[in-house]
Amino acid sequence: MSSEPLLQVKDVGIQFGGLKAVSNFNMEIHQGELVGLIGPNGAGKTTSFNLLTGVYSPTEGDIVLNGRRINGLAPFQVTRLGISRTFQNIRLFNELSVLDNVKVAYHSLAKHSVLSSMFRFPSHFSGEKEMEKKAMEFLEIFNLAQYKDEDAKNLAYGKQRRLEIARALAAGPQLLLLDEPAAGMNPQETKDLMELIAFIREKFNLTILLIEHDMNLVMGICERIYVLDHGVLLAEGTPEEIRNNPKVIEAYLGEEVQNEHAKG
Ligand SMILES: Nc1ncnc2c1ncn2[C@@H]1O[C@H](COP(=O)(O)OP(=O)(O)OP(=O)(O)O)[C@@H](O)[C@H]1O
Repeated sequence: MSSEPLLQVKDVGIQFGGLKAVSNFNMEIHQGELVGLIGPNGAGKTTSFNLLTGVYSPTEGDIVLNGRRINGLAPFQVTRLGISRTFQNIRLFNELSVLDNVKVAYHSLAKHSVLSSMFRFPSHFSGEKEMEKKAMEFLEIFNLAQYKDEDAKNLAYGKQRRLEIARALAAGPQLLLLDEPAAGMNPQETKDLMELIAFIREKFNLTILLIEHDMNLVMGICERIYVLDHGVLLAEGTPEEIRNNPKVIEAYLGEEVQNEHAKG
């Protein structure tokens, strides 16, 4: 493990009116780690992602990426610095093709200038071609290449989730944030997704932080887990430590296990 963490969250908090959605949150993630963020509904997990990606600016504390303070930056700036994400409620461009949904990620980072696009200079064409080639590579990895011309809205739910991850990856992140990637997936799709997450981490040398209620997925692939409850960090540790932590069982895992039984 390198000495300097890729991401440092230092005493971060945010308040909405009278509600402290997150307070005194501390987290360190090192390059290459796969880390889980869990907790009951309303615990502050998505709010934490919104803080990390510039959607919200913390009212307390600092967020540091690669040694650089990033709080207060706009989401597109945070993306350029190396953090990209997916959303709990899928946010694709429904009317665009599957291929264009991935190409959109490149457009925000594209090297060729707006001027060359307007006047269709040769550099525009080579840029566009290069983009298309790269976007297709992502679609191949995510087993979506055959749907490239379909409107995103016509994809089955599990495929839409995969497309969202492909788009987030196309932005070339160092740190990928996945907000409930297995939500709504059946057990086989979840198992395939776990393999895919492990695969892309290796292939793209990624660091991944994921929010997930599916405990098989979290415990199965994460090396460390942070647990939030009512906006406060309740515990941090290996899956084994978290599974056996009485505070976590009381606040969260007991409930999740009951839900699993109810489903089964
Ligand atoms: N923009 C906002 N304005 C006011 N309150 C907010 C805002 N965003 C989040 N909250 C509140 O902050 C708290 C934490 O919400 P958050 O969505 O982060 O929880 P979560 O852990 O992601 O929950 P879930 O598992 O249900 O997605 C909730 O009480 C929520 O209502």
